[in-house]
Order: sequence, then C-alpha cells, then structure tokens
Amino acid sequence: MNNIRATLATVGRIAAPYFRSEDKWAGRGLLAAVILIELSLVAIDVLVNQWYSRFYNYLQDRNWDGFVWEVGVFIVLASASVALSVYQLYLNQWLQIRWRNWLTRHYLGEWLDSATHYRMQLKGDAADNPDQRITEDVKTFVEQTLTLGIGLLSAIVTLFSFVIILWGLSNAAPLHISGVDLAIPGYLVWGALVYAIFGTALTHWIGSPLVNLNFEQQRYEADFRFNLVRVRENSEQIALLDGERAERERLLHRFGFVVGNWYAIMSRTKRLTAFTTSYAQAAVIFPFILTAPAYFAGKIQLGGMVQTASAFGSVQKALSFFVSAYRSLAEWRAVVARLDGFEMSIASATQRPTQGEAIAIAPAAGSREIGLDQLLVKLPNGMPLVTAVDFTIGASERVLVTGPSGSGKSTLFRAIAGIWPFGNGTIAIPGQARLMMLPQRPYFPVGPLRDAIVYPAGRDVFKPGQIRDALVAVGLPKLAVRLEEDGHWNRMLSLGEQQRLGLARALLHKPDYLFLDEATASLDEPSEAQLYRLLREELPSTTIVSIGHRSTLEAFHTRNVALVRDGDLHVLKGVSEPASSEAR
Ligand SMILES: Nc1ncnc2c1ncn2[C@@H]1O[C@H](COP(=O)(O)OP(=O)(O)OP(=O)(O)O)[C@@H](O)[C@H]1O
Repeated sequence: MNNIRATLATVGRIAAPYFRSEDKWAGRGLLAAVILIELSLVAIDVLVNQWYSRFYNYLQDRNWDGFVWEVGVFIVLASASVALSVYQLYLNQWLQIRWRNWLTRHYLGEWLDSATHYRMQLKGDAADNPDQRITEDVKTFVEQTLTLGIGLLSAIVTLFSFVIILWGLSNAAPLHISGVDLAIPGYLVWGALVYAIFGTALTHWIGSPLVNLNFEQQRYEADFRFNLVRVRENSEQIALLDGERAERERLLHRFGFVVGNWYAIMSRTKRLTAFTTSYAQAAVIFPFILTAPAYFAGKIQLGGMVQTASAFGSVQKALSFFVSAYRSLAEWRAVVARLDGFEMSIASATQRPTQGEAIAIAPAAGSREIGLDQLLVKLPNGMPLVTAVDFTIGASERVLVTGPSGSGKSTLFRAIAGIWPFGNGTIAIPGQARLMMLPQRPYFPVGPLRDAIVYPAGRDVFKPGQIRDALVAVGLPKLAVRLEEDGHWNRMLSLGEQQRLGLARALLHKPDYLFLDEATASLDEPSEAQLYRLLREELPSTTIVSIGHRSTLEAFHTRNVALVRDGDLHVLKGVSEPASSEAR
C-alpha cells in the first residue's frame, strides 16, 4: 500500500508541472474532453445494458415490432459509441504529443543546463542512459499515465453504475436453490466482488516479479544500444586495432543479458497470461451459472438473464481493472521509477553544495585576474589531486602549465571552467569574463562546417567573410570554400586539422581567457609556433593558459608553472622564468 502511495506521489510530481505550465489550458482542456467522453461511453454502456433486457425479451416473445424498434435503438447507441471512441482516441493522442513535447523540452532544458549532464556522469548516479529517459521513457510515461488513468476512472464509474443495476437485478432474480428462494440482498454484487478480489490477488501474486524484470529489460536494452553507438563512433580505432572480434564478443555478452532477462519475462508472462485468460473465460459463464437456478425456476426471463450477465461482466471487468492492466502497470511503474531517478540525479547534480564541500566559483568584480585561493581539487572518490594555495593569473598573461601525466592539469582546467565540483577552496573569475577551453580533441557538432566552427554561437553571429579569414589564418584555406558543407567533422578531419579548426573558433570568439589543453599537440613544432604567433597577433589582450609537454612552447609564454608532486598531491608552483620569450 505504501508502495502504491509512493508511486502515485511520484507520478503526481512528474505529471503536475505540465498542467501548471504555459500550455496548461490546452492540456487541461484536452484532458477534460477525454474524461468527459469516457464518462459518456460509460453512460452508453448502461443504456446498452438496459437494451439487452428489452431486446432479448422481444426475441423470446417473438415480438417483431419491438425487435425492429430495438435494432434502431442499437444503431443510434452504437453510432454514438463509435463517434465518441474515435474522437476520444484522437484527442488523447493530441494531448499525448503536447504533453510529451513539453516534458521533453523540460528535461532537455534541465539536463543541458550549466554542465549538469557532465556532473551527472561524474557522480555516477542512478540515471544511466539519459537518452533513454528523454526518449522512450517520456513517451511511455505520457501514454501509459493517460491510458491507465482514464482506464481507472472508467473502471470506478462503471463499477458504481453497474453495482446499482446489479443490486436491483439480484433482487429481481433471487438465488433459487433446491426449490428454495435464498434472500441474500445483492448476491450478484457479492459474487462479482469475490470473483474480482480472488482474481486480483492471484494476478498480483503471479505477476509482481514482472515490475523488476521489465525495469531490468529496459536497462539491458539501453546498455546494448549504447555500446553499439560506441562502436559506431570509434569504428576507425576498432578497425585499425582489428578489434571486431573483441567488440562482437563484448556486444554479444551484453545482448546475452537482454536474452536472459527476456526468457525470465516470457516464463512469468506465460503463467500470468494462463491465469488472466482463464479468468476472463470463466467470467463469461460465471453469471449465467449464478442466475440459471432463477431462470429455470421461471423467476426471470431470458432478457433479465442476459442483462444480468452483461451487468455482471461490466462490474467484474471494472473490479478486475488491475488484472487486465497488470502488465502495463508493471511497465509503467518501471518507467516512473526511472524518470524519478533521472529527476533526482538532475537535482543532485544541480544542487549547490554547502560551503566547504565543493569548489566555489566567485565572480570577482573590478578585478581582471583569475585567483585560486586555498584550492584543493579532489577526485570524485574524495582523493585529493591538486592544490593551489594562493595563485593568480593576471590579465593578458601567457602561462604555461606543465606536470607529469595524470598529475591533474586537465582537471584543474575543468575546475576553473566551473564544471568540476569535487574539492574545496575558491576560484575568483573576473565578472563578465569570457572563458574558452580548447581541448586536444575539440568537439564539432555534426552539420554544416560553418555551424561547427562558430559553435556554440549561432550561425549568424559571424559573417562568412570573417569565418573564411579565420580558416585561412589557421592554415585551412581549403575548408574556406566548404562552409555550407554538411559533415561529421570530428571524423572527416585529421586531429591536427581539428586542432587548427579549434583555434579558428577561438580567433572568432576572441575570449578574455583562452585555456589550451594540449590543443596544438598534434601539430609539428613549426606549425605550433606559427599558430602561437597568430594568437599573439590576433588576440593581444587575451590571457592564454596552456598545458603542454613540449619545451618549445616556453618561448610563447611569459610564465611557467608546474604541478609538482608533494606526497599524494600535486602542488601548483611557479618555476623559473623562460630564458627567452617571444611572448613578451
Ligand atoms: N571523471 C573522472 N573520474 C575519476 N578519475 C578521474 C576522472 N577524470 C580524471 N580522473 C583522474 O584524475 C587524474 C588526473 O587526470 P587529468 O586528466 O587531470 O591529468 P593530466 O595531468 O591532464 O594528464 P595528461 O597530461 O596525461 O593529460 C588521473 O589520475 C585521472 O585518472
């Protein structure tokens, strides 16, 4: 019971924001229309139930006029039912796509906000495969919440309407056994109730493991898909390393989980289906058996018997809502749990940690220096990595950061960029300063080259002439004529070309602080030197902080600092000034 309450509370938490959003009037209007149509359909069911009694009695009495009249009544009722069902589905689908559209935008907004997606990955929270959350899970949540919600409402309203009818019919057809009338008020209602409780309890007992199994199935499928995507993205490396066999084995190993879990689902579903279909079949005959004594004793007519069977069927169906919807309910609960985990993971990644538990990024008004104060950068597991006690990077400075591999240089950059929360101390960033990080492998979105270069700016922020000039300047004149060409640039260009393209991006954006994390490491030394000269000429007031292993880089920087090992930590320290510097 507590579980059900918790699930419903979670559903409310996920569903409510849409009905309070800017699209609330459309959403509420469509929902009201769908509910209203559902109630009308129940009303038609009640009318059809009464129609059964009249129709079969006319048949029994061989009353031709009555028969023809009732056929006409049936045509009217059936036509209304068809029209309402068609529009209910149409409006329901309309509501689904509006709701899904809102929820998808909402999740994308939160997930892609201020490096939340990156921190979620770092924290390794429960939200594996966010792509699945935002695609399939949102779709299933919206569909199933509406289907099950409307189904439940319909079951409740049907139950109330038909219990009243069935109660009256019980009195009209008293239980008649061995020539004796047994006066059990509403015995047909009690019969339906016992039948449904028995069915529901057994269904739950047989089917409850399906909730977990469905949850696992979705996870295994998503893992398998994710690994296939990784193969596609790294296909060159895999081909070069002859890694196909290893990949095939790894993929088949993962697919093995999909298959294994599916067998478990099959065997559980077989048992559940055997029970639910037998249960549904028995429900057809059960009311006839209950009313047969009264019928054969001549207490009721055929019409009454058929009407009773139909009313019993409706009550039983309403009470057995849980039985028929069990599989959907199991899937739906798994989806609700996953979306809940996703929301919690987003919340935990966006949560501002309390003072002293995370690195604080403080905007330094009036200053043009980046200041690291009592900074201790840690790994996600809490192990200390890098420390900088009192360190400043002045305006227009050119600083070269060196240190052994794995000492934490890139992680220090991540902390300065504000995306690495683990650690403590303060990083002061001049107010309004624009920082740009260029890694060894710059990222280019798939699409026109022009959009890839100016990323993350919009395509119209820079004129084509400006972009062409930047490409020529970084030594990529051949690309200057391909600005509108679509492509997967990370795959199509060599690493050196990608690094040149990254620098073109920096030339266009003209950041106040440019952090180059081995951003020219794939270029030969003369080309690297040429590009550093270009940066000095084109971005004279930009502060440049480079990570690099080559000693030739020293000439383009005004200060050398290093991460020096001190026990388990690396300390950021100044080292001797470069002997001759072109950067001055
Ligand atoms: N997301 C992460 N989770 C756990 N450990 C991490 C993570 N990112 C980095 N590390 C660890 O932090 C340490 C420092 O990594 P970092 O990339 O900052 O080193 P680096 O000095 O830039 O190395 P290199 O010169 O080889 O590029 C490494 O031991 C690395 O394994």
